[in-house]
Amino acid sequence: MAPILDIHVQTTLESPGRSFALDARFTSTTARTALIGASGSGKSTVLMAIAGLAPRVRGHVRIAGTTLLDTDHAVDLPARARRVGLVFQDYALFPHMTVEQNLAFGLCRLGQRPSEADRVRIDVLSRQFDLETLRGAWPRHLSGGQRQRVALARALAPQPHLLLLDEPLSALDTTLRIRLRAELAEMLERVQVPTLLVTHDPSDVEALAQSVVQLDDGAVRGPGFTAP
Ligand SMILES: Nc1ncnc2c1ncn2[C@@H]1O[C@H](COP(=O)(O)OP(=O)(O)OP(=O)(O)O)[C@@H](O)[C@H]1O
Repeated sequence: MAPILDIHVQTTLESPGRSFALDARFTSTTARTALIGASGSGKSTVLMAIAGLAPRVRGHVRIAGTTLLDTDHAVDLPARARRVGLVFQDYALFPHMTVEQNLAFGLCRLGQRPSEADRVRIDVLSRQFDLETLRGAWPRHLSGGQRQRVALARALAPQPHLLLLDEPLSALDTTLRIRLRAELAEMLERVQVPTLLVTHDPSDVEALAQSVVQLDDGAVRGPGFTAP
């Protein structure tokens, strides 16, 4: 059976006087994988490369047997066609859009109104993520936990094949982080979408991931471990 994640991404980031070479290769057979490593080791760049948002990436990205990138065979799907959901540390909700509009954003083509099917999907997600009473609310009026639920629901709206979470809990204070970690674990269990999670926090790894990949200066070191 194909691994859930089969990744080899190579790119060089360059700015005047500085360059960073990424050459990260790993596979994972678990539904939820943590990507760890020191600050600057290339974790976010790996996520961007998988999502199709990093420049000049070579290598391959296969998710449960589906190829998103294979530069040896001239396959390089654009970001929108990759069906990868992204959630950032600050959740990156659109401040000028209501909760419902944020959810619709991932579904509709730019400038188009949601179709009937989109509306049904938004209804389902609003129920699933307990957002029904918040559909008309603005992001600035939401709590940290509510924002996290909107960001996850928005990322999952187009039914992605893969969810990428970039330090989704690190902006929160300790009390909220503990509560939201438990909620996130429960949500990930429920939605059953393969997930790659960047984190610095061993408690996140323990609660949210079943295997670990460690990056060191742009490369994967060692085989990582798979939780029993
Ligand atoms: N345009 C660029 N030119 C040169 N180097 C860059 C450029 N953009 C990013 N980098 C460098 O690439 C490296 C990897 O960055 P990345 O954000 O992927 O690291 P990270 O592991 O996610 O870090 P953190 O944990 O601090 O978020 C860093 O050393 C960063 O300074």
